[in-house]
Amino acid sequence: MRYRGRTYIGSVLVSVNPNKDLEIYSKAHMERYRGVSFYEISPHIYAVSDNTYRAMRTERRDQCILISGESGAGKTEVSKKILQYYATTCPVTDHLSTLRDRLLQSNPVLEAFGNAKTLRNDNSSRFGKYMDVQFDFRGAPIGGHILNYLLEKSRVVHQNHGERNFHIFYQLLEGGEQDLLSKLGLERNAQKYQYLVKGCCPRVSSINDKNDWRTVRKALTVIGFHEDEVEDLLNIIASVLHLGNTQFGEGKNGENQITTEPQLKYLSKLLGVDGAALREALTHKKITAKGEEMISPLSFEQAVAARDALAKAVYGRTFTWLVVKINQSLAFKDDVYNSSKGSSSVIGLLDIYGFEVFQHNSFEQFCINYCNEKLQQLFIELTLKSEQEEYEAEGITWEPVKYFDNKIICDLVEGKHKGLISILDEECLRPGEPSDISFLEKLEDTLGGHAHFVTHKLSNGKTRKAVSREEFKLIHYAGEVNYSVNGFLDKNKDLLYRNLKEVICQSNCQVLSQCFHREEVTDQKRPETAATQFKNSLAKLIEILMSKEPSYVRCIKPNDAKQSGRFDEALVRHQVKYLGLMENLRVRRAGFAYRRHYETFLQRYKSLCPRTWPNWQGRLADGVATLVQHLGYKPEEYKLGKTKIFIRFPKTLFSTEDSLEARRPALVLTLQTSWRGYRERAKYLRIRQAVIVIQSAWRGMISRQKARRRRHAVDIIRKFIKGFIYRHYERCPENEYFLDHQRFSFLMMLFRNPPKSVLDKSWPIPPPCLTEASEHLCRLCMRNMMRAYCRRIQPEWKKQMEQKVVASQIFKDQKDSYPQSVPKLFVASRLNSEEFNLKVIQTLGNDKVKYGIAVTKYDRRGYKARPRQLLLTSSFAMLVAEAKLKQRIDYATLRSISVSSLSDGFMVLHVPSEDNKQKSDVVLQCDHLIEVVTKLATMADKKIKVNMSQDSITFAVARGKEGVIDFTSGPELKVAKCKKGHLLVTAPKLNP
Ligand SMILES: Nc1ncnc2c1ncn2[C@@H]1O[C@H](COP(=O)(O)OP(=O)(O)OP(=O)(O)O)[C@@H](O)[C@H]1O
Repeated sequence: MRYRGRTYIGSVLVSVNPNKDLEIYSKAHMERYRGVSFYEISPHIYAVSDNTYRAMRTERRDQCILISGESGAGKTEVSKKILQYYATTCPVTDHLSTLRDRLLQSNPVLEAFGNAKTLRNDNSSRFGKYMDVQFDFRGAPIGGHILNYLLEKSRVVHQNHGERNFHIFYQLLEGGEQDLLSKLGLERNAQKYQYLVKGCCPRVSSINDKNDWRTVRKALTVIGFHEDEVEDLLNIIASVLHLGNTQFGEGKNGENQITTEPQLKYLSKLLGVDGAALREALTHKKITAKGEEMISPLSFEQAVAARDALAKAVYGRTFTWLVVKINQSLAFKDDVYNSSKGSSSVIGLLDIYGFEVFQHNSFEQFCINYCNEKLQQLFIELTLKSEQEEYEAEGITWEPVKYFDNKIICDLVEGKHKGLISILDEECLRPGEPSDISFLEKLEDTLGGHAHFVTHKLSNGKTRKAVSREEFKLIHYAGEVNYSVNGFLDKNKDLLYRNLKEVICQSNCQVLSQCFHREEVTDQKRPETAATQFKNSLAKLIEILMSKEPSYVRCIKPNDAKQSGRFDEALVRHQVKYLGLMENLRVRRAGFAYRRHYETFLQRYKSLCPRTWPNWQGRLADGVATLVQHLGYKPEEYKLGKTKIFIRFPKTLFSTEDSLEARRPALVLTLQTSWRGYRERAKYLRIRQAVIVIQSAWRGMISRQKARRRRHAVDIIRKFIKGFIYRHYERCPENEYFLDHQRFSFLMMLFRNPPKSVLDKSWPIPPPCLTEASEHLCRLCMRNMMRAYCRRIQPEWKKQMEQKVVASQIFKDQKDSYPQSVPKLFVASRLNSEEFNLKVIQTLGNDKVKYGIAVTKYDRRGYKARPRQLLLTSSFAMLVAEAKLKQRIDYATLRSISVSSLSDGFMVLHVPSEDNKQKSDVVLQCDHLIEVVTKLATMADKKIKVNMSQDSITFAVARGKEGVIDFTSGPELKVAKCKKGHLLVTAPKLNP
C-alpha cells in the first residue's frame, strides 16, 4: 500500500482513514493533480476527482463516484474533498460562485440534521446521500441535486449507549442565543431533554456544537433559507425536544393523560396547532369500525408510542423538506443558462452508509446492509461480472476469476413474494394481530433452508446459541449480522395515528404544512411501507448509477478506536474481503485496464497516425490495428476483440494520451486554419453573392433607366412625328407636344439669339402657329431696341439720321449713286467746306447770265434763318460767288431741283422768276450731290421737289431760253456738248 493511506486497483481508489489531518488537501495539492494523468502521480482523491472530471468533459458522458466503506471509514470526508476540489478548480463566474458556495454549504446543514455521533463515528451520516453536480459545456458547475435515503429516524427518540441524537439538537442548545432558547422554551442543558439523554453522551470531545451552530446558521443563510423558514425549522426542532419531555400519567379517573402542561403549551405554540386538539390526539386514537368513527383512549404505552411516532414523523419529514429546499437553491436555472442546458454533464457522488454490524441490529441496520448488498451487486455487475463477460463476448482468451456473487442475498431480501421485504409488508398489512414474532415465524416458514438465512429455530445445535429467539441472521457478503425483529413491523409501517396526523395537518407552521399534506388524512390508500419505499428508491438509485460511468473509492477504516497510526489487520482484512478488493485486484491484474470501442478509439487517436488521419476508409478493426502498430504498442500491451480494443496497462494508454496532448496544438492549428479558411471562404462567397446581387440590381436599374429613357425618347419622337403630321391642325392631343416644343424652341432661340441691333433685321422664321405672335414679338423687339437706341442716340447723330432719311426718301431707288452714298456720313460743314466742290459747268447761250445769291442772313444754326429765304452756307455761297453767279435767288421760289438718275453729280436748281428774261436755273456739278441736295431739301423744309430724270433735264437759261442736259451712262464721267447743243453727261456705271 502506498504512503498516506491510498492506492489504486485499476481505477478504484483505496483510501484508508488516517484519523488525523494529513495536510494533503491544500490548494497547492489540488493544482498538482489538475490535468495530470492518473498514474503519473501518487494516488489521491483529487486524482480520481480530476480524472472523472476530465472523462466527463472529453467523453461527454455522465460520471459517478461511488464511495463505499463501513461507518467511520471516511466516506463523507472523501465526498466533501471531491466537492471542494471541483469548487476550487472548476471555472466559475459570479453567478456560479453563489452556486458553488451553496453546494459547499449544503454539507454542514445536512450533517447537522442527518448526522449523529455513533459508537463508530463521531460524525456518522444517518442517511444515505447521492448528489449530482451538474456542469455546463465549459466545465463550470451550474447546478446540483441531492437524493436522500432512509434517515435513521428512530435515533430521534432513542440512542444506544454512547451515542447521540442528531447534531442539530445539541447545536441549538449549545449555540442558540439565550433569547432564542427562551422563545423556544428551552434550557441550555441537554440533560434536561429525554430524547437527548438515552445515550448518556451529550458532549463529545471531537465535536464543538457551539461553533457548528454558527456554521449551520451561516450556511442556512448562504443556501437561501428565509428567516421565517429558519424560525419554523427551529420551532420544529424545539418541539421535538418538548415532545420528548411530554409525559403521561394516570388521571383522577384512571385515564391516561398528559402530566406536563408547560410542554403541551410550548408544543401547541411551536407546532402552530390547537393545544386541546393536540392533547386529545396524543392521548386518544380514532378508529373507524363499520364506517363509524370512534374515539378510544390510548394506554400509557400507546400514548408514548404515539408521541414518539409524532416526533419521528415531524423530524423525518422536516429533514426531507430541508433536502427539497436545498435542491431548490442548487437547481439549475434554465433562464440563466439556457444556452448550456443541452450540453450539461453530470458527476454523481454517492456517499451512503457503510455496512453496519452492531451489538443490537434493528430495522435500520437491515435496510443499510441491504443497501450495501445492492451496491456490491452493482460493483460486481459493472466490474467483475461484466468485465469477465465482456472478455468472453469479445473473444479474448481469459482465465475466469472466481468471486462471490451476492445476487442471492439481494434476492433473499427483495425477491417478490418470497423476499424478506415482501414478507414483512405482508405481515404489516394482514388483518388480525400481526406481531414482530409472527413476522419471524413467517420468515422461518418461507425462507427456511436458504443458505443465507438463519434463525434460532432453523439453526443447528452448534450455531443456535449465536442467534436469539427474537432474531434472524443474514449471512451478508460482508459478514453475518443478527437482526432483532423487535420494532420491525412498527418501523416498517411508520404509522402515525390518524387523529395526530389531522392535528399536524391543521398546523399554521409553513414548513409543517408543506410536510403534512391534508390529502393524506382523506386518502384511503395505504401508504407504501418504509422498506418498500427504500427498496424502490434503491432501485432508482441503481438505475441512475448504471447510466453513468462509475469510479470507485473504497474507504477502509484502520481501527475501531478512531486512532491515527493504528492498523488493525484483522479489521482491515475483513473490510478488504467484503469490499471485494481482492477479486477486483485479480480481475484487474489478469485483465485489461482499458477497453474502447474501435470507433471511439480510432476517433480519438486517429490523428496520431498519418494513415488513419483524417479518416480511415477501411474496416474499423483494421484501422485500430494500423493505428496501434504506428503507435508502437507491443503485442502483450493490447488485444483486439470483436468490437473493442483492450489495453492491458494504463501507462500504455497514458503515453498515447500524452502523444495526443503533444499533437493537439498542431491539430488545433489545422482546425483553426480550416475553420478560418472556411469562414473566410464563406465570407468571400457571401460578399461575392452580395456583389452579384448589387451588380445585377445596379445593372437592372441602369437598364431600366435606359429603357425608360429610350421609351421616353421613342414617345417624344412619336409625338414629334405625329405632331409634325398634325402641325397644321388646330391644337389637339396629337400635335400639342410638337407645337409646344416648337413654340418653346422658337422662344428659346429668340431668347438666346435676339437681334443684336436695330439694323439687324434677322428674325427667325416662326413656326406657323407662332406667326402672329412672332410678328408681334418682332415689332415689340424692334420697338424696344429702337427706343433704347433712340435713348442712346446723340443729337448730331440724330440730325445725321434725319438727313439720311430725307436722302433715302429722295434718292432711294431713284439714283444710281445713292447706295454708295448711304454709308458716307454727311458732314455738318459740308456746305461750308472746300470739298463742296460746286462749280458752274455751263451757262447755256452766249449771254452771260448774271447770277446772284442774296445772302440775307447767315446763321450758323441754319434752321433759325428766315424761312422764306434759301439758306446756303457761306462756303456754298462763296463758291457760288466765286463762280460769279451772282443771281438773286429767292429760295422761297426754289421749288425744285432736278438731278439725273445716273451716278453723275449734276443738279439743276430751278429758280423761278417772273421775269422770263431774267430767269435762269442754276446748273451745278457736285461730288456730294446727294448730301447737298438732301441738305438743301431739308433746309427748305422738304418742300423742294427733287425731280429725278432718266435721260435729260431741261433748265431755264436767261432770257427765256431753255437748255437741256442729256444723260447717258458710260464707262467714265464725261461732259461734252452734243450736236443738238445739248450738254451730254456720261455718267460712269457703278458697281452695285
Ligand atoms: N481523509 C481524512 N483525513 C482526516 N480525517 C479523516 C479523513 N477521513 C475521515 N476522517 C475522520 O474520520 C471520521 C469519520 O469519517 P466519515 O464521517 O467520513 O466516515 P463515514 O464513512 O462517512 O461514516 P458514516 O458511514 O458513519 O457516515 C471523520 O469525522 C474524520 O474525523
